[in-house]
Amino acid sequence: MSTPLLPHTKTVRKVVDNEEKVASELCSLVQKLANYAITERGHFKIGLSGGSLAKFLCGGLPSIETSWDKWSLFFCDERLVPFSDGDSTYKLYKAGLVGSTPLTEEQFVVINPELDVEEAAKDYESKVRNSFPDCEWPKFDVLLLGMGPDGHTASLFPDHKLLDERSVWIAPISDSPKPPSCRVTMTLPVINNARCCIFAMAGAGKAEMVKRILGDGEALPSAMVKPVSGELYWILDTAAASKL
Ligand SMILES: O=C1O[C@H](COP(=O)(O)O)[C@@H](O)[C@H](O)[C@H]1O
Repeated sequence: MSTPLLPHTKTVRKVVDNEEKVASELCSLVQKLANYAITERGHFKIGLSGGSLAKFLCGGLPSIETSWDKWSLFFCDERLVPFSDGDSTYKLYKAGLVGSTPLTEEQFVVINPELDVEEAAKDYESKVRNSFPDCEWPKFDVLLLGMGPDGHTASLFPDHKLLDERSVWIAPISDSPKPPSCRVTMTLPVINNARCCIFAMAGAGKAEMVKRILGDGEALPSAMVKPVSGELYWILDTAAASKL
């Protein structure tokens, strides 16, 4: 067994100059983690988020060097809209990564937007379970997370009952405060069982919430991400870190 890339249960905060450097820092970290996972376990299982994170990844991942055929890509959350809709997170990644990298559509484990939200969550959970057989909770190699201006992450919103969900891997939400209202999301036990969680964000618009979470330690959803035996990264630009 080779030496682990990084010691477990550690939090790393990295502040870089600007949005471009957030993207390059994030993509180079993903490359290291992917290649380590592939060497150790033969595959790489990554969870993606939407919003600004998709822009960072679609810009930077096409330049990394990795065994792309060993990747499986999941979604930390997804909006229940057709794949042709501008709100679909899968649409962003398909447009940004299929064609510009050797990744194929089949490597993405997607929700079925034709189902109602309860059924879509169950269907997506069964797809995730197929990739993680015989375990109580799945162990993703990396979950990439964004943070909304209200402190939400994935589709886990402040004061929402889903923050208390401890029985299912994937939950439906039909009253998302941020449109679209119907989504599916990984639950906190799944997120916190990952080998590594990475938040990446840029811009002054994130600064107040970054301060409330990393500075003041307020109990908001993004602050509840604490991998139990994994690593936690916050990659910020100077604008996002300006109130720390
Ligand atoms: O709605 C969502 O928002 C968050 C944050 O997005 P951002 O554009 O403010 O970075 C995102 O992480 C999540 O996946 C998405 O569904």
